[in-house]
Amino acid sequence: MTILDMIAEKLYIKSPASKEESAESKETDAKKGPVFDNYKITVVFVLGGPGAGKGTQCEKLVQEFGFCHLSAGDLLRAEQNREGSQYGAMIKQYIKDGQIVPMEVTIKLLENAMRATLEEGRPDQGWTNGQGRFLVDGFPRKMDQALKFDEDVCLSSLVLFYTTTEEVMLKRLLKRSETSGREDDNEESIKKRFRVYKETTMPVIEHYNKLHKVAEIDGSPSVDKVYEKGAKVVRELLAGKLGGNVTA
Ligand SMILES: Nc1ncnc2c1ncn2[C@@H]1O[C@H](COP(=O)(O)OP(=O)(O)OP(=O)(O)O)[C@@H](O)[C@H]1O
Ligand SMILES: O=c1ccn([C@@H]2O[C@H](COP(=O)(O)O)[C@@H](O)[C@H]2O)c(=O)[nH]1
Repeated sequence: MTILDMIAEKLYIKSPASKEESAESKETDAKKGPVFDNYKITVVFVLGGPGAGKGTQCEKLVQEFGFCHLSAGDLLRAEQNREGSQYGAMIKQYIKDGQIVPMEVTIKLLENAMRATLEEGRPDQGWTNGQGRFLVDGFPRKMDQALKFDEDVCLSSLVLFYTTTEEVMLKRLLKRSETSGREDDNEESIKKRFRVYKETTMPVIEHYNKLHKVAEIDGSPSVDKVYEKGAKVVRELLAGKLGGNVTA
């Protein structure tokens, strides 16, 4: 049994035993489609380098638009610290090395969190009649995650892509390290995260660029200035007026 099979079994993901079964289940999966209907559920991915300001901007977007903010990194850290988790040690090592945790784990955590939020219901705007809106922060970081999530969980509507220089990001993260308690907010881990971002996450941005779903936002100015630009894009998206890539 491989580590991915073990993960799949523990998280209740079907792990095909034979080629025949695999072909069958692929056929069934293809017929099933995504778990959530993108006509009702709006998924906005939030990407950018480590320290670009994704989490900071998400917090503000939640307040204005009533999004549910799901940070993939936070979900992984919670799973890492969950008593009895079989994956705690594995997640810890991946995060320390700035590597991407196998997608089965992250996608299942996201799907579970989305389902729980929808079942719980929310009083905010955008949450009536089975509708919902999610900001998925720091995800997808790798092509396999992007394809799998769009196909099996929910087709995403937009990528908010915050950009700034490595110099700015490093400075912000070292400052954040004074209080964050994050094991990857140190110079060695940060450098590794920068490399993974360039090599593994940039192709994801390219993928969504080709699909005309990217809003690129300069994340260098003040938090409020950056927010204005992101909020304008989101306003247009929710009003059904957004068409194509945007640079703000
Ligand atoms: N526009 C900004 N100007 C100055 N500081 C900022 C700005 N945006 C965020 N920060 C600060 O930079 C640090 C990193 O921001 P944040 O945690 O939002 O980044 P992130 O992209 O979510 O990072 P990570 O991917 O590592 O989780 C925080 O301490 C935050 O307060
Ligand atoms: O889809 C994902 C998202 C994150 N990770 C791991 O978590 C850390 C921290 O992520 P933040 O978004 O900065 O909180 C990241 O470096 C990865 O190691 C992941 O594996 N998959």
